[in-house]
Amino acid sequence: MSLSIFSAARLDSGCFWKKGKIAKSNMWSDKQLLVRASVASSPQSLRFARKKSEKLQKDVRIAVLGASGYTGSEIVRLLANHPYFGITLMTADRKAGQSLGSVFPHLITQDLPDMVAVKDADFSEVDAVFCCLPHGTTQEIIKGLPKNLKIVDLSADFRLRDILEYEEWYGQPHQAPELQKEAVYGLTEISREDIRRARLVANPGCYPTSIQLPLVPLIRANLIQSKNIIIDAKSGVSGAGRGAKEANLYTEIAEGIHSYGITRHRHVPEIEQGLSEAAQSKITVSFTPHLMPMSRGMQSTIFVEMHSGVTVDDLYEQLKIAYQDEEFIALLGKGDVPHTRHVRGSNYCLMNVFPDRIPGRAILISVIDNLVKGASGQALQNLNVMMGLPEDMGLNYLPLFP
Ligand SMILES: NC(=O)C1=CN([C@@H]2O[C@H](COP(=O)(O)OP(=O)(O)OC[C@H]3O[C@@H](n4cnc5c(N)ncnc54)[C@H](OP(=O)(O)O)[C@@H]3O)[C@@H](O)[C@H]2O)C=CC1
Ligand SMILES: CC(=O)N[C@@H](CCC(=O)OP(=O)(O)O)C(=O)O
Repeated sequence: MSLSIFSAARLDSGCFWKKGKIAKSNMWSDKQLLVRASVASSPQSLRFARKKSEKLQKDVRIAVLGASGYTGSEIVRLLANHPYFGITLMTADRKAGQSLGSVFPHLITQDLPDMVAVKDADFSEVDAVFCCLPHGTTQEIIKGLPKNLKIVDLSADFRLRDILEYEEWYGQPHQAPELQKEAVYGLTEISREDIRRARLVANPGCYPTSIQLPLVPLIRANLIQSKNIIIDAKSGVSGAGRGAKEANLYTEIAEGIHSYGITRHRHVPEIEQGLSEAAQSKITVSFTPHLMPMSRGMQSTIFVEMHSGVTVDDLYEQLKIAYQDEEFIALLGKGDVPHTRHVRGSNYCLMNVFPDRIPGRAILISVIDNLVKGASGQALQNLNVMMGLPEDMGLNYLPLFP
């Protein structure tokens, strides 16, 4: 469904947009249906009314490719709260033919189609796609999709503008160079205007999201030096996906941490691409990721050198200016430390900046939930932007704490 038809349809039904926020007129009339049902009748009729109201409201038909994985199922969880996006198609590979509720019992209450193999998927009842598949396979699959679909791809396949760099870091030639030219890199707060016009958005990786959000405004404002940026990052295990791997067994992960991908993690070129664009000159970084014994969460601790005469207060003020109107980015009070446990299950990024003991240096800390702001939440934020909807639709989840 094109946006203009979509908007017109919603206008017909009585809702309208005002200053980027939704103004409620009779758009929640189906919610009134729910209230009537709850006053007058049994839990069954309430359940029926709820399903009916969902079907009435959900105008944009969504396919989730890879719904049986962690990011795919997280999209499904978030969409349960979205007033306009309704799922009409879900795919899986090994789990094709199964219901999502049988694969993820926490989603059993949702009224969803069974998952099918991608080769059997019918896209005729689909307007937009969240593609939550492994890199490598994704390019081939997206290449074969109808060209009218809006797509947010969560894999790394369309993130690197230079396909030779893709080949170098991902170990195989790019299979869809024409689509790569069309793709827009979707770090929402940084590239919102380009995302608005995009058909295919490459959703950023989780590490690059947590790293670019604090660094880009400071680099753009020329407050920090482009050399000697050192990034120490830590991820929860869900970052590695749900597929069974020996390295991700409980015994290999619990009661300790370890670094991996030292100097050669495939997010290096993605991080450097974003920072170099912000600086308009080549930036190279030292990046070391670590695996933490937790399911979700990501922290990036970033050591930077300030330009001569710049203070940590200047960095703080610049971040404040950059993000003061951003719903999902929160700069903490001076001296307060961001915790991953304070963003769990939410689309928020918390950040702060601290003076180092070494004069002229500063330490940035940012935290996100790798599955939400680092993947599915940002993907939904991007599709909202692509559809001209308020960016926070379906994303108003406060963090789950404790
Ligand atoms: N996990 C995270 O925190 C983040 C992940 N990403 C990226 O998002 C994508 C999905 O990640 P995640 O959800 O964690 O991965 P999972 O391993 O949890 O899920 C992968 C999904 O893809 C399906 N699949 C696997 N191989 C194929 C194939 N050859 N053809 C069709 N479908 C296939 C799987 O189906 P089945 O289970 O039925 O076999 C499953 O639904 C990846 O590219 C990942 O790098 C990006 C940011 C963060
Ligand atoms: C803990 C863990 O293994 N994390 C993954 C990154 C997850 C992610 O963002 O990967 P994509 O670039 O594929 O989207 C890794 O280090 O490869």
